[in-house]
Amino acid sequence: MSTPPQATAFPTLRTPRGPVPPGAPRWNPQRGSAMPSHRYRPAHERVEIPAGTARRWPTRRIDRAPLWVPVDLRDGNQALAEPMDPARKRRMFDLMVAMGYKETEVGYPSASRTDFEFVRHLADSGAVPDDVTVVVFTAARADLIETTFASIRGLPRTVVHLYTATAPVWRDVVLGRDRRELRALIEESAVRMARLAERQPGVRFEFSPEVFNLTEPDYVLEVCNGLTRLWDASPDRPVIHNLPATVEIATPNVYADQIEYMHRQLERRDAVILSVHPHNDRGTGVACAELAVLAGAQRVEGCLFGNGERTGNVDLVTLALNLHTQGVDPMLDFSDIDEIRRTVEHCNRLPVPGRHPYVGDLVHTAYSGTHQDAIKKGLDEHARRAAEAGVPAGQAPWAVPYLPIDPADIGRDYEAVIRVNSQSGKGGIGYLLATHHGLDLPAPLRAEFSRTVQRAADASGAEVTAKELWELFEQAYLAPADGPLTVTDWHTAQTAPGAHDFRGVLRRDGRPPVDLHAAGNGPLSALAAALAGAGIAVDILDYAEHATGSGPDSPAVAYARCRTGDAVTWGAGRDTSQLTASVRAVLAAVNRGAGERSQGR
Ligand SMILES: CC(=O)SCCNC(=O)CCNC(=O)[C@H](O)C(C)(C)COP(=O)(O)OP(=O)(O)OC[C@H]1O[C@@H](n2cnc3c(N)ncnc32)[C@H](O)[C@@H]1OP(=O)(O)O
Ligand SMILES: CC(C)C(=O)C(=O)O
Ligand SMILES: [Mg+2]
Repeated sequence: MSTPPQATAFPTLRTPRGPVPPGAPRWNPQRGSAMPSHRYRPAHERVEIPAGTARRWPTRRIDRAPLWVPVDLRDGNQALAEPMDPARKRRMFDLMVAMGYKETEVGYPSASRTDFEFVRHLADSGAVPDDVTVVVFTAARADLIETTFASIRGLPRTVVHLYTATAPVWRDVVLGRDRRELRALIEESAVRMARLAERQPGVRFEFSPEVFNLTEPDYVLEVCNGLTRLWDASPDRPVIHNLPATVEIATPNVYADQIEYMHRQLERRDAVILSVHPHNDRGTGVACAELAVLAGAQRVEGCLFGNGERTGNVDLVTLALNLHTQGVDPMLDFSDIDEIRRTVEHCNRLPVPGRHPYVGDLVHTAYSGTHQDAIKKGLDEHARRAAEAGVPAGQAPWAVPYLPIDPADIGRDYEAVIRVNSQSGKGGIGYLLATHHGLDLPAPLRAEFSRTVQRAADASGAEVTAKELWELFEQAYLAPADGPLTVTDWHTAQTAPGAHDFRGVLRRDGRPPVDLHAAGNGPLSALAAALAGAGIAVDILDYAEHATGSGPDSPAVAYARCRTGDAVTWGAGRDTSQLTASVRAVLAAVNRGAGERSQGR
């Protein structure tokens, strides 16, 4: 009789309806899983989009870049264990400028001395180019607003960004104000900002109803429209209403509906820049931002590579490169994405993971055989089409399978595109041999060699580098030219058109040397005839050769498939002389055939 499952083998699981009995299946449709999902309320129960918001966003396309606003120096910075010091802040700011961002949130000047001093540094050092606007952030408190304005004195173009949470839980629990009282607090701060701005030219205003996505839409509308009027927004001095998904709580279509509702209801629409600020709690920050742009957003706040509180702000790099790969100019420079990544990693002291879209170490890499095959064919076809059209490869339309972006567009080379392990096939192995060693193996040899590589990769469980690939190839196909059978002191001569002589000395272990001499219609047929004369019958079944590089000194490589007795084997030779390479290829095949015979294969 079999032993019943031990109740102690698994931790006791509980479902909303009680504990799972020992030995019962972990999932049971009648009982539900052990997760207490009943504790959460779906987003649509928490915030209802008013009926009649006929959606237009689902059928729209994004055909131009929104205004991007990196908030790394404020929102990203407030999420770091070690907030940026002035040097790191400056480095990040310079990166933003170099990439082409025209508006950048540079800090929360009333929050810390470092932030205040950094804004003063920007004002005093002339680090802000004429076409760049800096944004500073403040809560709705008189002292904080005063400090904020003190920080920007002398800066010619600024946005002062006021925020207050507006959602019911925040109103009730955090701020202790009802709708009317909170609106009064916001407007009191807005009046103060307007007054301070009279003494500071070039200031524009931004307002964020924090947790917009959990706030009643009619209330946000009431507050935002009130500010549009209070700040007397006009097309030449528009107000920014920034609608954050401070904590992402719903599928992206819900956010899109919320944004479209605001887009269509906001007053003085041509005097309002509708901005979004998605976070990434559900991992759909990018989708939220994209759908929000379809729904009418004109400006997107986020962080490079998605730094920010909890799971981060929306990743501005992914958003921009998503546009690029749809044929829309992101209006930013990503031509050296690795340098951008290094700078961001340095400033944030956080690594960017290997699978991060566009920039991770592995995101342009294929290990799997069929993908490698498709990529190799795609790259060859791309090069062929570019040559046919007479344009540089970097300008030709891109349609390479499995690669949504040409790695060269963002400063990556093709080195990492194909890497080999036990999941790889002949296409990828051939690609690596070609790109790293100039070898273009005949198709049947490529297939045969890939089995050797597969065995090696399976045995080690590790990746096979291009160097190791070469060593395997050398050991399997090139080295056998040196024994046990060798031919030394050989030379060939053309005795008449189409008539060749081969002379040499055959050496085999333990046997006296044998002089070889025979004729044929080419040097290799003469060699085969000479070996036959010494009792070694060799049939050359296939032969190929090519140069391994473009210069006159680059070695040639030859491949020969020979029948020696019953064995049919490939051999390869590599030498600066094409003739030597070909003779070595035949000898390697013969020795490999002898090896196979001696192993009884
Ligand atoms: C979603 C976001 O990213 S919002 C930005 C959040 N960023 C940060 O908080 C980073 C920088 N912050 C700070 O350095 C500090 O919070 C400061 C300097 C701004 C204020 O510090 P303190 O005066 O110590 O207040 P504290 O940090 O405890 O904030 C809580 C208080 O602010 C109030 N508050 C919170 N948000 C706001 C707001 N937008 N406007 C006005 N008051 C606010 C709270 O109701 C609470 O008031 P209470 O003390 O009367 O209950
Ligand atoms: C824009 C501000 C308030 C913010 O960072 C957020 O709501 O996430
Ligand atoms: Mg935020």
